[in-house]
Amino acid sequence: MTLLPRVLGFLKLESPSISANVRCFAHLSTANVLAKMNDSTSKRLRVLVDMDGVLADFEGGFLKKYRAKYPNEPYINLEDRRGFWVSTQYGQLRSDLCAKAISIWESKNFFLELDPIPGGVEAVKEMSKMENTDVFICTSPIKHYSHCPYEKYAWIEKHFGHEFLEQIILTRDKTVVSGDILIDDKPDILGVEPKPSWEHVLFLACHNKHLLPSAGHRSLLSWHHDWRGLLESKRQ
Ligand SMILES: Cc1cn([C@H]2C[C@H](OP(=O)(O)O)[C@@H](CO)O2)c(=O)[nH]c1=O
Ligand SMILES: [Mg+2]
Repeated sequence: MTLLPRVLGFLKLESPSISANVRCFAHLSTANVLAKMNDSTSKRLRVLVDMDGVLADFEGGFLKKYRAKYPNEPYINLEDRRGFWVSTQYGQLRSDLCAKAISIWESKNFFLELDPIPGGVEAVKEMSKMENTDVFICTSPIKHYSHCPYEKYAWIEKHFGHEFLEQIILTRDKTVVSGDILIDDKPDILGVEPKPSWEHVLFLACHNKHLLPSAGHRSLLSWHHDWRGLLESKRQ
């Protein structure tokens, strides 16, 4: 460990309290010293925030565009939505409506033109400025990739600014992403990792509100509820 004397010397010069810390860790390797000192001064929280249904109003945007494109077809009011997949419920209403529903989110500008969910952009901006907090937007693109991945980036840039593009995680499998908390409206988040590192907090949406008492998750009812308390609970 040729680096250790240099690190210790530097720390001793820099601060008496740091050099006291260093004495406690004198038996450890350089890497361990630095890791421990980091632990003793800060516990960073990594927050993963889902996009559709949490920051961007997928359900509202879908219904508006579906009704405009198919004005004579039956539709499902948001109060009557059940189940995560819109196309499944439309398919149950009438089998050909499944493909009609899919045609809406596969269209150009669908993802780009989604309205923000009230309070979401402000909350994420605020949490990204909090001390010891890293925020990522963790979102799954649809497999029809002509528009969706580009439009998700463009939506983030439009609502959060260019710098926030650094915070995007685009993945079809959120279980392989590490974090302390994942705020997401999908009730079952499954993938190859059976024990994801994050706690899934279910964000209330029209399709999941009837599940809340039995879902076995903590939940966040809206961005006007206590998301700050939720984050604090994960720091302890
Ligand atoms: C097809 C479909 C997709 N989506 C969203 C979820 C994913 O985004 P997100 O991971 O940001 O919630 C994305 C791809 O499935 O579209 C719905 O919310 N409901 C649907 O019925
Ligand atoms: Mg979602």
